[in-house]
Amino acid sequence: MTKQSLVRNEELPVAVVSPAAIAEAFPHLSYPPPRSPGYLRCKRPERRLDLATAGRGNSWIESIKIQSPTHVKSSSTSSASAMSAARDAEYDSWVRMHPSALSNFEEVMTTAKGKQVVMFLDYDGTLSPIVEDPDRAFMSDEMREAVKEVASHFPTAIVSGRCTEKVSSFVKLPELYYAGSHGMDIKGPEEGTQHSKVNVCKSLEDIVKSIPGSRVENNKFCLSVHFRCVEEKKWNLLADLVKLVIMDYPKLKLTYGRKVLEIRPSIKWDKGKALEFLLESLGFDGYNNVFPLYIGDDCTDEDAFEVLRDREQGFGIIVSKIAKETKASFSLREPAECGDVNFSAQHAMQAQRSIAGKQKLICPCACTGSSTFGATNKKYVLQFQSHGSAA
Ligand SMILES: O=P(O)(O)OC[C@H]1O[C@H](O[C@H]2O[C@H](CO)[C@@H](O)[C@H](O)[C@H]2O)[C@H](O)[C@@H](O)[C@@H]1O
Repeated sequence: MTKQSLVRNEELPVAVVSPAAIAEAFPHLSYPPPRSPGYLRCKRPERRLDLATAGRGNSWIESIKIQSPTHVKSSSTSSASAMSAARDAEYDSWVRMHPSALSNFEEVMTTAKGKQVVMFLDYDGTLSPIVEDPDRAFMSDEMREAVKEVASHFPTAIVSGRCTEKVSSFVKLPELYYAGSHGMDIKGPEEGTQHSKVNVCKSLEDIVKSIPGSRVENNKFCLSVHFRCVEEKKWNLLADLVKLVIMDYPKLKLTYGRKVLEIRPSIKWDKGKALEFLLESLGFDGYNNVFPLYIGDDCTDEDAFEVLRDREQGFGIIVSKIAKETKASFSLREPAECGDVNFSAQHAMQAQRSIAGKQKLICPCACTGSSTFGATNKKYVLQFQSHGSAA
């Protein structure tokens, strides 16, 4: 077992940086975030599948492949390494526009200094790795501990496409707020939606039987039709069958995420609305000393990034290993880094309090390993020590 301490390194500069100074020193932190370079720029992806064009065009498939790439084995080693080098170069260029939230964590927290941080976390692909079986997308104990720690310092909400019951059974932290079905579990949908959904769910379950690998997941106010395990040549057929089913339900709309088709009520409700609703419900609306951080990986999280960007409040952080158009300001490569950010956020707040009180701080949480956060020319060094040794 280990314990850790957060100490101020006396040899390091301690200047308190104002947001204006940060904006000058770190142009990538300015709002709104700079646009991606031209070759990455595209119209905001229209995620809603248009029923009128059922069966025509593959643009949605291309978009899905970009959002959720599958690792393809190349027959030739040289072409595989050329493709990998091109992807790396594209990612390097993208990450300059959306810098790592981990490497820039001190700047993020400096901007948040004196404000009430509110943490919003997507589930799949953010807190849990993407896996083939949606019923087995478990989060690790380390991640749970990281989220628990951050929630002990800041109001924390899980915002998921899954139903509240399911996502909370995965997260297993009753102290959190949950916004399931893309936020619709916070506030119930209109009368009648439930009845339609039961019929649609049954019809969808009937059709997926004809497409091997596909499956329906009932997310209470939304339905997911998964096709991660369906061969690509059947994707269009599956989408057409799904479109046929929901054609009779004008109050439902069809959208898509990471190898998933999502059927939801046509009401204007998304993760951005859920974020606004939660901020308001928690009593944080209308205060400019509130600093929401929203971490997510999917195109559905873009609605929340957009809200933060439009409000010029807090930061959106995208979890992605590949370059993609986003409204987020920062990035993380994978869910594991999200745990590091959660830990860093609460450590940084503890550091601010500790330094204000001129006292050394011993973090209550148990972590393994050793690390620093921020670069060594920055203010704080996070020291991990063996249990019982001097701080
Ligand atoms: O908003 P989220 O919490 O990210 O939920 C969005 C969808 O996530 C789940 O599907 C995704 O993760 C699965 C497990 O890793 C993966 O198999 C699937 O391909 C992904 O799309 C969930 O099962 C869906 O119901 C959610 O709508």
